[in-house]
Amino acid sequence: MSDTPLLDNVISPADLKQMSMEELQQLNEELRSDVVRTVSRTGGHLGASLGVNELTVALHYVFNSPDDKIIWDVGHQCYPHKILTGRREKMGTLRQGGGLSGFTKRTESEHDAFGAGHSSTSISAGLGMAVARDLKGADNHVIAVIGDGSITAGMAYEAMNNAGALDSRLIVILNDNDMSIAPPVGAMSYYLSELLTSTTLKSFRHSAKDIVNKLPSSIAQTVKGAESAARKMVTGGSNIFSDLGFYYVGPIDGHHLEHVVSVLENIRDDKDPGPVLLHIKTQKGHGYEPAEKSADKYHGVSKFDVVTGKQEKAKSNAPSYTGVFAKALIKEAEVDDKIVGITAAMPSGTGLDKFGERFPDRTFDVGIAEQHAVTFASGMASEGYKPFCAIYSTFLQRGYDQLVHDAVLQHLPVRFAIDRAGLVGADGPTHAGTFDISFLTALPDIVVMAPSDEAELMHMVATSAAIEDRASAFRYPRGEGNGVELPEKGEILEIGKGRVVKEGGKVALLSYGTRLNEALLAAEKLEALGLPTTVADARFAKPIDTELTKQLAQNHEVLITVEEGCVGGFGSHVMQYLMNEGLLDGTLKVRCLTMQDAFIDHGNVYEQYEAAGINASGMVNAVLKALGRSVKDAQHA
Ligand SMILES: Cc1ncc(C[n+]2csc(CCOP(=O)(O)OP(=O)(O)O)c2C)c(N)n1
Ligand SMILES: CC(=O)[C@@H](O)[C@H](O)COP(=O)(O)O
Ligand SMILES: [Mg+2]
Repeated sequence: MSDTPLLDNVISPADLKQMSMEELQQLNEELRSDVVRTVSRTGGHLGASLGVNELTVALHYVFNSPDDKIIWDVGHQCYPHKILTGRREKMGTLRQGGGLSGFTKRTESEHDAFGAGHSSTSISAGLGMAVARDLKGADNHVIAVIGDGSITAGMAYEAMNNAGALDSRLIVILNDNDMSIAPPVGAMSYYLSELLTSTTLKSFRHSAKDIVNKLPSSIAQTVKGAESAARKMVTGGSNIFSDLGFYYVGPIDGHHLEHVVSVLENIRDDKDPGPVLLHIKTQKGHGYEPAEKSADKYHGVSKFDVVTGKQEKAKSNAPSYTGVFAKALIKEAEVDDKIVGITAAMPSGTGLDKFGERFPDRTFDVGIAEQHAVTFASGMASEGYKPFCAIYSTFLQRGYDQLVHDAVLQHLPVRFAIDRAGLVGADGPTHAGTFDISFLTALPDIVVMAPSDEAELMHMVATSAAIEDRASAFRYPRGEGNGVELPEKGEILEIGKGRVVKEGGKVALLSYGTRLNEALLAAEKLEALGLPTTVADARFAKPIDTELTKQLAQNHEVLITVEEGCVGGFGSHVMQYLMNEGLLDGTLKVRCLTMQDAFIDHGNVYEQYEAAGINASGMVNAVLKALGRSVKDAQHA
């Protein structure tokens, strides 16, 4: 045991190579403490990172990153990897503007072989890299690390199906901690538990023997191609992975550093072709008691006290949109037994955990399976049920074809409750809800809404519940609402009708979604500059309120649309309507405020909106610019 901290001397993975096992053990402990200490100051995805501490040390000891490609699925467990790959000094900037990303990111380090944030991409990406390597005639290793939650998603099976039929050498490590964000669900999860409990954990000697005894190279040469059955016969094992054509190794204790190192060395040195799957059993939050003992294993934490594990609570002045959605849905479901709630592995994030407590039989967590969630909801809708599919905007991207083909095209009244719409702050571009307005409003025959506050959200839940002849969607942001008074129950809104919130004269601000408050602030500033301003709440992006739009266009000199989404969204629809109706007569100045046409890096969400120019000062600036007045006027107002 060295008295001097070993981690201080690790600048790159090369610094691990000469270490003895004893030193590696010490480094492993130092690394774990470092992760806990850093995340206690920044917040972030702690539990998953702690669970792969040993695996990370072993991978960087055995393999040669960046030549060997290590791919972390989701990327939320990559903090130990970041520390060992030269980013220790910057860990204090994790998830903050200008600082390190909370996920793997190719532009951040050559050791981040593949960027992530969304789950279940690692095996596909790894197989692509492995096949590219073979085509190039190179001999580096490719290792995909995927969790038991992430391996339930369809993409993982598409990739394994492909990999099992190829002779490309790919190492998949299944990090099985029996946790997703919530406890994992579904038959695959039972299957993995069964696989772990029915098989005793193997020591490295046993695992090494398995590897050495498997397909001899000579046989391998003769059974190239679709030889999964042959592989299974030779290895003798049979489980879903070996049936798919992988050499299954394990399960082994993923916290036994020496075993993990030895098994990885064996896998590395084995020259047989084809994919290998190493199954390791780990514990989410391992080695930090407060995490181990908590129900969510400290999946995502705010800043916390290292000694007690107590997390900082953000001061909240108002209920969150998620919480209001859950309450509104429960209210609707109390009087309508056809309402069901569907989540894709995000029960707490979407508020469906609350709905599930009240209606356990009407709540469905389908696992990390957004595509399936949408088609499953469509099936239920076709049988007269009223499914509310609560999915984060960014994850709904996964289910877009299903949304188009299975729900909207068939006029099935699936209700999409789209959470985390707009910028999300620390998670950054992989998680920002940027595109849903555009991709939804491109479709015919769907109702697309966005509330300007929590009360409006309740109305939209009620409106969605009442729409029986087509799909509908409403989007709302991460975080708390405005603290407005909430009605006992939501009211059904007239489809395609917005509302004027404040009458002005010269300028009109037409807001879609929760920028309405900022629009009201902007209006105050503009009035102070002598520009009477009308503020309207669009409520609907599909269909847009043409009457309101026409009236705003005809009675104002400047019309600004505002939305928390990308270019090509609500504003574009307004613009197209105005153009086609001949309402752009040369005197009207229309400007569309959207997010920038760029992926916006992680950071503080208020600063992100500031940078995008979709806050009060951005609106004032846009108006002044349209009128040819100096923006400095605004600063003095
Ligand atoms: C497509 C997609 N859907 C949902 C999520 C949200 N999500 C992030 S991590 C996670 C759980 C992953 O579980 P697992 O792979 O077992 O990793 P662990 O956290 O247990 O280490 C989920 C559902 C996501 N990142 N991507
Ligand atoms: C890694 C991941 O995808 C989730 O943990 C995500 O970070 C959750 O985001 P919220 O905190 O907005 O629920
Ligand atoms: Mg897991």
